[in-house]
Amino acid sequence: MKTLFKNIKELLQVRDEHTRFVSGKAMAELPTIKNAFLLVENDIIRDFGPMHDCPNDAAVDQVVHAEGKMMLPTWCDSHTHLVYAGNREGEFVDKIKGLSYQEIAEKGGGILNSAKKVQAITESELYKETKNRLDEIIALGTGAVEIKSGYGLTLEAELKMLSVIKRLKENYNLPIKATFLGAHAVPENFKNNKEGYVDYLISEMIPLVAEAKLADFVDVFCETGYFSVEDTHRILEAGKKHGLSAKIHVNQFTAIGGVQAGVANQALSVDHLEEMRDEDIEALKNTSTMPVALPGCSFFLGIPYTPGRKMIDAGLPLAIATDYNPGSSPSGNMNFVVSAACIKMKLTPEEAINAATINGAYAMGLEKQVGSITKGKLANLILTKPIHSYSFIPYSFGNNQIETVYLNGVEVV
Ligand SMILES: N=CN[C@@H](CCC(=O)O)C(=O)O
Ligand SMILES: [Zn+2]
Repeated sequence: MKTLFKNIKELLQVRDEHTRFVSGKAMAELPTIKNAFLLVENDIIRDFGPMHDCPNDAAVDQVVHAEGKMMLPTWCDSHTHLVYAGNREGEFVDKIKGLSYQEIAEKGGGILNSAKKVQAITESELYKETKNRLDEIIALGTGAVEIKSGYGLTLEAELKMLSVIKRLKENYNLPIKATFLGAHAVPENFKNNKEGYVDYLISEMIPLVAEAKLADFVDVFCETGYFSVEDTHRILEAGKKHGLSAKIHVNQFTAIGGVQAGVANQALSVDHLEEMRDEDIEALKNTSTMPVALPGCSFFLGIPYTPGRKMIDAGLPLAIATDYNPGSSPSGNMNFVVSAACIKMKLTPEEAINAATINGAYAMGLEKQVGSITKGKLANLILTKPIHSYSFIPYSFGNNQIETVYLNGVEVV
């Protein structure tokens, strides 16, 4: 099956296969072709270029006329907690009335509140809830996603969450990566015995999860009141021993050395980074660890935004993701994340689109499959409505400029 897209007003993010991610000044460059064609063969991008090189209609099965529209790779959302049960609107109201994230957690809300709900629900109910969220984000242009466990906090409930992710991998036609986040919070039954829980994670849970091939990555919430830098080192080393590379939560509320722990353990990404010291920025230079900002969380909790401008000016790469979860970012809308990165973190549209595509793909180890318009990559594509320029996507925040989403060359929305 061959599909030819013709007269695309502008084809964005065209790259050769050697681009792993972009950093510093290179983030300001978004390679594009105006008045372009793109040829998809089955599920793969076969060819693209200016219209004067366009193949003949007779050589293809289907022609899509894209006059006035932009085409770009689907968003790569490298940090989500898509598997959860119910919601936490009650805490939302508490927050409006002035309670902080930490105060809500101390009152029995927060991660432990979601853990109770996940422990109580059946796997098939949990699958149904999660599937709805996945359908929702695909419709918003996401074509590759990372999903974490971490709202189970018992072996049984963590396996339930990971099994849901496994079923999504089997039933959906987009790249999905699973992350084991048993170290999200200390569960009730280990209250006042965090060491005991970390030992249990290392000796029981990580080996079992890895053996069952239920996770691609291991994660830790390295934060004051949750898991220390020392705990983080121990858990990441255990993950590495069992073939799980690291993607970790660091510097959300306090900077305690989590970035350095991630870099020392060759983490694929360090995520959140709302509180960044100069030494944290230094530690990320010339490493293969991708910093990931989550502006939806900053927006929702009213905490600082990751200093993305400063980090890019210092030569670092940056990815952006939704952090879709019930407590700190109940939205999986990457279009909003791209807008917020521009409006609040002062990224240019080019930088924000790079952060949400090629760099997001790298932050999931998927840079060879998705994240750019590259021959041989998956035909996971966004076709916009007719718009004046690509800057209109972040500019028109809260609106949806997407007309059609293609996964593996097939129209799904
Ligand atoms: N910070 C840790 N974990 C989630 C939020 C968890 C929750 O509040 O349910 C996050 O990435 O923001
Ligand atoms: Zn998170």
